[in-house]
Amino acid sequence: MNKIRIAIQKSGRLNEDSLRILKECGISFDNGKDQLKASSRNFPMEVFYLRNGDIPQYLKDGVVDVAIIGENVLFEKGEGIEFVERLGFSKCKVSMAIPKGKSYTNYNYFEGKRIATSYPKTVRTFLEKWGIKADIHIINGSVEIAPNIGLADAICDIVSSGSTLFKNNLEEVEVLLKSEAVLAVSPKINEERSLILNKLQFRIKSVLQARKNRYVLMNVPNKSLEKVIEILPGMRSPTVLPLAEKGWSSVHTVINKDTFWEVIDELKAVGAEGILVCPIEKMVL
Ligand SMILES: Nc1ncnc2c1ncn2[C@@H]1O[C@H](COP(=O)(O)OP(=O)(O)OP(=O)(O)O)[C@@H](O)[C@H]1O
Ligand SMILES: O=P(O)(O)OC[C@H]1O[C@H](OP(=O)(O)OP(=O)(O)O)[C@H](O)[C@@H]1O
Ligand SMILES: [Mg+2]
Repeated sequence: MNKIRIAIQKSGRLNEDSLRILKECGISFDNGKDQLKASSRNFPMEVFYLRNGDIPQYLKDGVVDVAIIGENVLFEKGEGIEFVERLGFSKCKVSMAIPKGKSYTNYNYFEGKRIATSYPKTVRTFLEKWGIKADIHIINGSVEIAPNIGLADAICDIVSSGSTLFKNNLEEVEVLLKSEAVLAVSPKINEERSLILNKLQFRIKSVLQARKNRYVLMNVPNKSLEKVIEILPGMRSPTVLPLAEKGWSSVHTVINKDTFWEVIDELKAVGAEGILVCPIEKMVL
């Protein structure tokens, strides 16, 4: 039987969340500690554990059909590879940074400078956009140290919390791109495996929707029902069930976790009580 071949990072920042999302999709397989390839027991899928930086080439060659990879790496090395889903984890930026205290007004700062980076194409694209000429020094890790050891005047690297820049006395001055983990697809995927991809995407969407929402139950005096229903931004309209106690109802609905606290405050203000909030495992729209 045909199986979809998915690449995920063997170890590193993307590994754990990539494994988690596939497991939450109900797909079981071995975790790659001792092997570089695992077959799922309950879904037509083979998992390849690879270096993140090598994955774009595997996608281009059609050695794997899909991959979980950072958008930043796709931009850098994955020309012509599309992604079909943003996965909501490993959010970061690829930014230019310079030593703290230097005066910076705009990109002209980089004219004639030495820039250390692991993302040469991303930097080149930025420099070419503004017609700036600079020297790009490619290094594979610990890029932030380069200005301190006299190797470069500026760097371009991943920024998340900003603490690595801070510790190295650097300041972010330009954000070249924003990134998160995505589900990328090989341009060579065949029709049969595209059908398996559709199934995988359907499951991923249900998991991501569920993560964004909470199931909420509350008791509401009937006289407040109309106001409560007005406040609730449910999937369709909330479920309202009578309580054993006369004059009261139980209201059930789904609320986006980002607007959740504001909505709860409003609900309490109009008389909702005993509010329960539960995680949702899957949400099929
Ligand atoms: N500090 C961070 N915060 C959030 N996401 C990050 C951070 N650092 C890296 N990432 C994201 O995770 C991806 C993998 O980063 P990681 O450092 O684990 O691997 P790598 O060393 O770039 O790759 P390889 O697997 O080839 O060794 C990056 O491409 C980026 O998308
Ligand atoms: O803004 P921050 O939250 O400090 O994150 C940014 C740092 O995280 C990544 O390094 P990582 O820890 O993955 O080490 P690596 O260079 O060995 O990949 C990246 O290369 C930055 O150095
Ligand atoms: Mg890293």
